[in-house]
Amino acid sequence: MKITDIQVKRLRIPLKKPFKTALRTVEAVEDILITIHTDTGDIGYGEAPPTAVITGDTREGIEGAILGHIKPRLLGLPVVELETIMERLHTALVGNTSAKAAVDMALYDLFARYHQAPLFRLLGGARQTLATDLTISVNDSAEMAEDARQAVLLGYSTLKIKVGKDPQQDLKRIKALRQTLGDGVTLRLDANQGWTPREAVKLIRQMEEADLGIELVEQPVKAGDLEGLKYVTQQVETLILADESVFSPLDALRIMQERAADLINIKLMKTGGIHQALKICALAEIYGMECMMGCMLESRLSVAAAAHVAAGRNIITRCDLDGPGLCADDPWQGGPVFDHAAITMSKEAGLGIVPGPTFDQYISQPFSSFSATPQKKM
Ligand SMILES: C[C@H](N)C(=O)N[C@H](CCC(=O)O)C(=O)O
Ligand SMILES: [Mg+2]
Repeated sequence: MKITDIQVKRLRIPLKKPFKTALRTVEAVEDILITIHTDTGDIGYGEAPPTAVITGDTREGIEGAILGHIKPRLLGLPVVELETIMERLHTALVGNTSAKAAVDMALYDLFARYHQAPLFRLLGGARQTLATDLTISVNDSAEMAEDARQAVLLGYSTLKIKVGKDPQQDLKRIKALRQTLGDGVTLRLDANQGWTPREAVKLIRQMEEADLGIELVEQPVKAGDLEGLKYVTQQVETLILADESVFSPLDALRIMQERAADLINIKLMKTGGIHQALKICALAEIYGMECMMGCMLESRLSVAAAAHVAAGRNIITRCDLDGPGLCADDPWQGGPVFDHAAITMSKEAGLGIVPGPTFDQYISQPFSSFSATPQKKM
């Protein structure tokens, strides 16, 4: 099974309602979709969201990285030599983790199809079912309480509440939410870097004193402020989860060695795909630090790739894989079943996912084209 072509398209799926965080407001998933074609006729699928405010990746950048830099290095290679291919993928250019993630997951899709196994089985096969939370966007208290109430009616027992947009309002909003929901719902908060270290400590302590039962707080402070993150982690009882502070295995290692956070949120779009995500899992096992598997605004394709990793490895004890639950439609068929909070892995080989009946209505071609001329090593 040799790689004969890599093609890029654009995928646009409206969200059920605007997604609002401390960093941005978005109304649709607008991702890059790739297909890797082989001489056996097998096709591997991959997806990357242009989350510029977190990864620095834009749609044009992802397309350019894949078609201009990665594709020329991979054409002609046998998929079964995954280790060699991964080395070529990750040395094609620095950064560009979303582009690498799309290609990486399409390669793992093909690799597992070649071995006729669902990918999560090849990654360790830890479990067949997962539970995800649902994200509640930051809005006024009444709207957040109503969104949370609706989510609980759909069967979600864990909600990830976006905070950090206006820190003065955060305590009030969380108190109102807890009052609406009662004690039976697990609440995790994601500040998306919106607090200063002092603000974070003050707010989290106030929440502890008010007995609001917060399971964890994700990325309270700026991504690059590891000292601030460590300060918050040391000053509060509540678990602190590092998200934007951890892209690579090296970032994760630093956090673990410093104990700058209690938990790590692994996202394929930050690591550059499954190959690097597995290295964070291995480090986390060594340090005994549990991980969350997270996602950006992604359709069921790339969230399924993340679900395969989460179902493969025991060290991933929490999932924030709500991309499909936020989308107004699912253009895919096959693969892991997302039934609101419940994710059930399926038996098909690879990621298990292929385009479904409504696929074409969400697809367009990129505006620009790039040469795929192989580059010479200087
Ligand atoms: C969608 C997921 N639940 C989530 O909240 N991810 C965000 C970043 C998403 C984005 O802005 O596209 C996070 O964990 O910070
Ligand atoms: Mg986050």
